[in-house]
Amino acid sequence: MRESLRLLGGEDSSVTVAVRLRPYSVRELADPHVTNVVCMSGNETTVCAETGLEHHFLYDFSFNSFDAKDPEYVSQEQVYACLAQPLLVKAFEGYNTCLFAYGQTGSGKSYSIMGHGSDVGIIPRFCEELFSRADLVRDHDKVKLHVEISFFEIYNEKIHDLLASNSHLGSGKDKKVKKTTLRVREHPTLGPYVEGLSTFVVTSFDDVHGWITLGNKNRATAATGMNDKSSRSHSVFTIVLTQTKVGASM
Ligand SMILES: Nc1ncnc2c1ncn2[C@@H]1O[C@H](COP(=O)(O)OP(=O)(O)OP(=O)(O)O)[C@@H](O)[C@H]1O
Repeated sequence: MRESLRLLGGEDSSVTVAVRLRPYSVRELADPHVTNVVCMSGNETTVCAETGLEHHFLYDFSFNSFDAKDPEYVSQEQVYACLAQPLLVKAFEGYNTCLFAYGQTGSGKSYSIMGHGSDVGIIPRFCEELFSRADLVRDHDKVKLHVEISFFEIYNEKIHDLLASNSHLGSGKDKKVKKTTLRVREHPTLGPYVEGLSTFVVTSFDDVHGWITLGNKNRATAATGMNDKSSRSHSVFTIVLTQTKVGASM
């Protein structure tokens, strides 16, 4: 009998767990010693050790994006539809939702979450659909929508506002000018928050897209070209969606 380690959220769980296999990088392609030891079938991921042992893992989704020519290849659009679209639906129902990507450097977190060039990732797709759904809700349900965003980075244990006017400082030629470091505080009822973090009201996808582009440029890894294993970078993009029935006060 073969046993699989189950890492899925489960039918009754409010957590969905997915794993994604990316293609070889340029460096991996050039290295004759690199071989792919991961294969996927349905929602199962198998890792074949050099010893010949196979380790099986079950997730809610196993996304195979190794080879774009493979009929099983999973695109950015499919990843979005499986993981993020259900969260958008829940957000419009009034639930708090959260999606995060976890993995070692170069594993494909930014590619999946933000995208690369025309391979648009989860956040821009989410924002675009948010505003097209907002138009529908506004027209049909006579609901007023208010959307606010913020974007920060935790880099080497320090929090930087990626949308603040000084967020371009502290990198490149301006290394002597320090970026402001923000602090996490505990609100008695709302819980932890980043003190002094800027938030912006956005009214269209173009609006939010401009902020996303600015924030991505200001990420330390983008600004310094750093991609080393010693640096620790986590970016947090937050959207606050408030819906009010027309006629009611916000
Ligand atoms: N599914 C994919 N399809 C095509 N290319 C990908 C895929 N995932 C990642 N890549 C490419 O692999 C490289 C590393 O990916 P990415 O920068 O997203 O990793 P990361 O996990 O965000 O790394 P870091 O933690 O260092 O920021 C990039 O060049 C990216 O374009």
